[in-house]
Amino acid sequence: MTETSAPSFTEWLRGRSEPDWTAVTTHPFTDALFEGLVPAAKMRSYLVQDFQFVDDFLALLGSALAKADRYSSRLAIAGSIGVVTSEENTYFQRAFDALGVGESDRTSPALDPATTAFRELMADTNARGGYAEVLTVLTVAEWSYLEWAMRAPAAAPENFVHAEWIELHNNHGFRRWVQWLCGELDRVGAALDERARARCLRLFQQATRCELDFFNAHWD
Ligand SMILES: Cc1ncc(CO)c(N)n1
Repeated sequence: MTETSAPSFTEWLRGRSEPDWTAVTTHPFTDALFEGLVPAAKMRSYLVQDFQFVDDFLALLGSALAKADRYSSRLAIAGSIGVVTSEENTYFQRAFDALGVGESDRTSPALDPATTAFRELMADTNARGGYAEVLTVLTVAEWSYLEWAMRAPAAAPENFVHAEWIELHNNHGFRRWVQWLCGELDRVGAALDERARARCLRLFQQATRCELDFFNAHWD
């Protein structure tokens, strides 16, 4: 009989975050996105809110950069900061142009409650968490986005606003980044005591719930 090996820390975190995890990664918003069928008004409100999410997410990446325990980890995190501030940022600007998003909605839109909740979770983790906690929240955001985007069929939707949002989250570099994040959280998690692991689990579950609420806020 073959023995099944113990799940990694990240697999354990994900498994304990069901059914929300699967609800995020198979969300009807993403199915509609694959077909190019998210109505423009919904895509617009989603991206306007997501740009605000990305602001705090970038701050959280900076927090990880500062809190990392070794140079090679800082290099990996810096690479991701490079992507968020270049390819991903220009995508937002081009998408906002295409969707007719005005200046105030780009810089200071009224925040949806789901956006506020997620921003607060990230700000708290940045202020109070150690490297493991920061990695936990980053991992939920990136891994859940990789998982839904990997379900995309080969044929991309015609509209670049839809197509490139998928492509940003299922390309080779993004896959490697998510693999790195999971491996890093497994490494750091192995050194944690039980209380710290429980703190990470709570954060993983909260962040997964935030992801679900975020999609639900732009879908009915
Ligand atoms: C809400 C949300 N979660 C995760 C990502 C990917 O970082 C994103 N762009 N937006």
